[in-house]
Amino acid sequence: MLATSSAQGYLRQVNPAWTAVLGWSADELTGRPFLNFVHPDDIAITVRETDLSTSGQSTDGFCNRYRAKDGTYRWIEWSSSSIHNGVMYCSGRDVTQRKMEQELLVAEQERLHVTLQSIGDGVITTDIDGIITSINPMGESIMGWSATEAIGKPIDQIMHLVDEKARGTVANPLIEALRQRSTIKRDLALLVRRNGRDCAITESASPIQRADGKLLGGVLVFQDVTEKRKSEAHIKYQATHDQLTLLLNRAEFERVALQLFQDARTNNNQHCILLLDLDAFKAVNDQGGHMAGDEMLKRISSLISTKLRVADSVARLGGDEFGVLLQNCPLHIAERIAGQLIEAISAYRLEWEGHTFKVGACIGLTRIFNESGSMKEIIAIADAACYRAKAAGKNQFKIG
Ligand SMILES: Nc1nc2c(ncn2[C@@H]2O[C@H](COP(=O)(O)OP(=O)(O)OP(=O)(O)O)[C@@H](O)[C@H]2O)c(=O)[nH]1
Repeated sequence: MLATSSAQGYLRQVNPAWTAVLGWSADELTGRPFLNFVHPDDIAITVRETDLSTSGQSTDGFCNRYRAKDGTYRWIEWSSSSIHNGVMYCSGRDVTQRKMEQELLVAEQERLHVTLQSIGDGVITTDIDGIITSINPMGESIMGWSATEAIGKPIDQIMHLVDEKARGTVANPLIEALRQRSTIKRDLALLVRRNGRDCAITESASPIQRADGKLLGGVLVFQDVTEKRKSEAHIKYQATHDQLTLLLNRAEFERVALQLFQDARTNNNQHCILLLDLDAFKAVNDQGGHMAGDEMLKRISSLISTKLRVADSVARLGGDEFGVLLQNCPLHIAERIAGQLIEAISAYRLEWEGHTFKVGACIGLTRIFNESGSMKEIIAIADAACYRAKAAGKNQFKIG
């Protein structure tokens, strides 16, 4: 677009490109101040640029908006203007499309920036060598490092991840994702924060690649799931434990028993099961009240637990019945343990509101080995043995 104007800013001549771009005919433009066509927001800057130009300074790359005949505005970029004998010479071109694309890009970047600032996930980006290039506020808060401190450092140095169980250092998934050029998701690592405290996180790391496959860097998205893990663990504990005694409950006991049963079948190992029923427990309730009975159940539970190895399991199956699973235990050892349990329980005295209470115990004992029938049959055998012990005069065990 070429034009001449007077020093006062009146258009004198315009070439056909003006009509093509703005829709005005040459007659509609000439003789009128060009500022009449400039977008109101661009008038001040246009006046300034015009002053620069008339004083002989370059205005290359200056853009302003001109009103087209249909009422819309077009962006014009001015590449040169000069003044000669009171006549200003200008040349420009329509850059509306480019401007719109730039605005879209800026809006997109702004949206992305706002999203990253406000989302509840930690987001870290790195270059292809795993050097941090950005970290959002949630990432700063989870890790305890500010963006200014973290940017420019290797991600390994800032983000110390350890294995939840063994606590050995684990490789950062982002480094793996960059190496493998694929997304890596993990949810078992612990992040050791800057202050040394652990935080359970889930992570998803992906390489950032251009459409042609060229690697540009990586992005790691992670969440602090410490509270979620705690509540999951709490729910699991509630579902598998007896609330009064905190021993395993019946369902969990049966699950562990089944595991041992399968192990005996597959690996030819031998385990033992003990079903224990307190003797004369009802009297504690009747004479001391239900709370005394509860206390007795809790104390007996601890007593049983102290007599077992860590690998063994003890459960309250209901009322005053308990179950014990002795892992990898030959029968003669199980007999000895059954005898010790009976001895310890019958020797125990509960002091409650000035009264002393005692109970006894009967145990039915049997093996879980490769020739055992079903788990149901094994329990029935132990149950019947316990019944026989009761019938034989209490405070004793029988083998089934
Ligand atoms: N305090 C308390 N008592 C319970 C609980 N669950 C069951 N019981 C009571 O435990 C008693 C169990 O009954 P029994 O096994 O027949 O009582 P026992 O006196 O030990 O009988 P024997 O086994 O024949 O010696 C009943 O009185 C139940 O009410 C509980 O959670 N707390």
